[in-house]
Amino acid sequence: MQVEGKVALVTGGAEGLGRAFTEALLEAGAKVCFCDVNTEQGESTYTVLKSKYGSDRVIFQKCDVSNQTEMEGKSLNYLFRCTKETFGNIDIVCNNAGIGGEKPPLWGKVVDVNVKGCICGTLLALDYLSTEKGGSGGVIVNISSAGALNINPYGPVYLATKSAILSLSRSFAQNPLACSGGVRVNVLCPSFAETSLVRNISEQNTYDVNVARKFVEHTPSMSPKDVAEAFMELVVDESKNGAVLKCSKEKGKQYCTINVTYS
Ligand SMILES: NC(=O)C1=CN([C@@H]2O[C@H](COP(=O)(O)OP(=O)(O)OC[C@H]3O[C@@H](n4cnc5c(N)ncnc54)[C@H](O)[C@@H]3O)[C@@H](O)[C@H]2O)C=CC1
Ligand SMILES: CCC(=O)/C=C/C=C\C[C@@H](O)/C=C/C=C/C=C\[C@@H](O)CCCC(=O)O
Repeated sequence: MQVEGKVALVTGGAEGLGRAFTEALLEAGAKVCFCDVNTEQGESTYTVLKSKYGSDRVIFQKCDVSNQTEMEGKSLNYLFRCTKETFGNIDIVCNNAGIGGEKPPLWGKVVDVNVKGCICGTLLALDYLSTEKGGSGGVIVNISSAGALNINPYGPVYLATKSAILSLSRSFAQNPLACSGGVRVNVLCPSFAETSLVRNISEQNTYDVNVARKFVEHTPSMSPKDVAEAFMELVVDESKNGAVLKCSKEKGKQYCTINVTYS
């Protein structure tokens, strides 16, 4: 895919990986709408990106991806509509927004944001991108985790949500709606990257914060820019559909095949 001139939508773009994805897309010549629940950080990031890339190429919208209805303010439905009205089309969608949280009542919000937000964003993307619905085709990249390729006794809810994103994306990639509409669906599984999510690991979002912190300390972390390089490969390479791309500091990018072995 030639990214120059294309239109992208990124959720959770105010900081961390989502900001890196947004900047990589802008750097490649795309127009980008990014959303975030954190208005202050979103506006701050928007100011920086607007001055670097121009107000005609980047917009920020406050949006909580777990908000499924228009009544509650800026929903994902509103975000997609606004992006299309502003830029005329949508070609690339990155469902990135995600949070951690294991203890009640936090875990319900984690499922709402990470799973429902990604499902809603994927369904809307299929609606807006599919050539069978007036779109131009394109690509959806959903953000799972390297952790979803393993187990983590200390973050079972979070990893359940990341595993759900993995299965959702691989399944939609073979779904008639996507295939007949020229839409590719890929999933990125980053290992640790230097972001707030990792820096703010607490008792609230893991069953043993000391074990979690030790694991992070002993696992070399990527920069968000490293992760964005893997993200852009899934966007640009039109041979990639249903791809599961793991990226880590130690081993770089690795495409994964997922088989179930029977004992
Ligand atoms: N940092 C890491 O090591 C890894 C991160 N990931 C995934 O990457 C994605 C981004 O994570 P990070 O950049 O590390 O986190 P982060 O916490 O640094 O950034 C997440 C962004 O999403 C926004 N956000 C949170 N809830 C939202 C909601 N309901 N609606 C809209 N925006 C919302 C936050 O305000 C923030 O700007 C997440 O899905 C996470 O699970 C996956 C593997 C590794
Ligand atoms: C508990 C959720 C939370 O609040 C903090 C999450 C922190 C980072 C995001 C997480 O998605 C990162 C996971 C990284 C895992 C890294 C390595 C292994 O667990 C996977 C190894 C799988 C493989 O190499 O095959």
